[in-house]
Amino acid sequence: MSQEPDRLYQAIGGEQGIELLVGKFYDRVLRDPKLASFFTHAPMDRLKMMQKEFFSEALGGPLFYSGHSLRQVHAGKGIRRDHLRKFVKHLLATLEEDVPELNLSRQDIDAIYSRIAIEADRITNSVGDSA
Ligand code: HEM
Repeated sequence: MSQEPDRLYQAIGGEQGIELLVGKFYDRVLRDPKLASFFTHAPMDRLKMMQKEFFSEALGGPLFYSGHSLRQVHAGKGIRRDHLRKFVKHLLATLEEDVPELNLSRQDIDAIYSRIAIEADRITNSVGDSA
C-alpha cells in the first residue's frame, strides 16, 4: 500500500476530531427512541473513552483499544440486527452531516464508515435477528 497507515486518523484531525465525532454520534444514538433505552444505565463517560480508543485504532491512530471484547459487551442485551443497522446508519449520518468542521471528503467518509461498520460483524453473532 502506498498510503500512510494513519492517513484516515490524520484526515479526521487526530484525537480531537475523533472526540468530536464520537460525541456527535452518541447525541444521535441517544435521540433515537429505538436505541436510547439500551444506554440508560451505560457508563457513558467510559463508553465514549473506549470508543475514542476504538476509533483511533481502527483509523490507524496511536491509541489502542483497551476495553472489553465487543462480543461480550453486547451479548445478552437484546440488541438485534436492526438495532445494529440503525446504529451504523447514525454513524454515517454523523460523518455526512454533523461534523462539517472536519472537512472530510466523500472518500474518507466512506473509508471511515466501513472501518467501523465492519466491526458490527464481530458482534453480530452475539445478537438476534429482528423480531
Ligand atoms: C459497530 C457496532 C458497534 C461498535 C463498534 C460498538 C463498540 C462499543 C465499545 C467499544 C464499547 C465499550 C466497551 C467497554 O466499555 O469495554 C461499547 C459498549 C456498549 N455498547 Fe456498543 N458498539 C456497537 C454497537 C452497539 C449497538 C447497536 C448497541 C445498542 C443498540 C450498543 C450498545 C452498547 C452499550 C449499552 C454499551 C455499554 C455496555 C456497558 O458498559 O454496560 N452497541 N460498544
